[in-house]
Amino acid sequence: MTTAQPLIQARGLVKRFGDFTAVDGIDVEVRPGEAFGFLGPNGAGKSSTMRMIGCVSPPTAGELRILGMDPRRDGPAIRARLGVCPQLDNLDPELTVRENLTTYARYFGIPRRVAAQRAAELLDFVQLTERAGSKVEPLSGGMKRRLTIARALVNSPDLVLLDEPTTGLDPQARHLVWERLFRLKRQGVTLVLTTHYMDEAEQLCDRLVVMDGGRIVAEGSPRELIDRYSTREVVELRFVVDSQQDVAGKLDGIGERVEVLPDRILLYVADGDAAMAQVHGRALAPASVLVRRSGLEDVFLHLTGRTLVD
Ligand SMILES: Nc1ncnc2c1ncn2[C@@H]1O[C@H](COP(=O)(O)OP(=O)(O)OP(=O)(O)O)[C@@H](O)[C@H]1O
Repeated sequence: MTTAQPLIQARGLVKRFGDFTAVDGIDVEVRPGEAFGFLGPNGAGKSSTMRMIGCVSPPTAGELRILGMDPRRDGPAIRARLGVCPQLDNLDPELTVRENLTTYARYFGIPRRVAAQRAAELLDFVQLTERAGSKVEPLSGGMKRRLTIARALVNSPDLVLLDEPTTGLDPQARHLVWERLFRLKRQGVTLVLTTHYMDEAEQLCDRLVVMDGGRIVAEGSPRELIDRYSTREVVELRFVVDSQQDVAGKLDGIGERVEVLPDRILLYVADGDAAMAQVHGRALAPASVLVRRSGLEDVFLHLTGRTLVD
């Protein structure tokens, strides 16, 4: 197997704002063609990292190479080959949907005819052809996000950065955006994204890092992380009590680990049915029971002691 030159290489990367350290010495490597995720709660340092990678915020310390170049010196050359979809849509409300693409293309020196054709292809790709002539303002949140993604692709970038591409969208709009990202990935486009949505990250990302408090607390493929930090199955129990904590002690010794959340108790076990037999053997009668496979949310809870709920 050949190891291609990484598109992103960070060593000991740091971002400070005054005395506050938002990114605290992280090492990251992103390879061509992969979908790479930064996962973490609000304030973990994901956006700060993305902004350094996007060459809009200089690193305070550490080494960073994007497409083999140094953002401190080669920012414009790097940006020309990046596609960026920022957390907040910054489309031009004065322009039509199509013009948002063609005008952006001009920043990259793309000739008018080529830009027009590229815009048409991209509008088709994000399913906005019918809205090409409309202004941006009346578009739904999901449409705006899709247009922002299309705009990020105008310069046929080597690397696409997406900061929370589906946050704030309703489930259907989220699905549409996510489906487009899958398609890009299948086309071999390298994607780097941040997200709160564990289920999406689990399906889309080849590799990811979990960030907390500016540091990377785990790294691997979704499968590796789940195998390493969780059990095969999880039993979610809800009891009708003042506090789930009142019952938690009675579950000691069932499975590998017990997590007590405000509204439920999670039993980390190899076999959910066997665990339930033990629960019933202790004369406990939960009001609801759900046995499911472990996911990234469980990894996250184990690593940070917190759930990643919006
Ligand atoms: N320009 C800034 N000045 C001061 N502090 C900042 C600045 N930008 C970010 N921070 C702080 O750095 C920390 C990390 O922020 P960052 O936006 O990178 O986190 P995040 O993981 O992307 O979270 P979110 O999902 O909320 O964007 C936060 O505590 C934030 O308040």
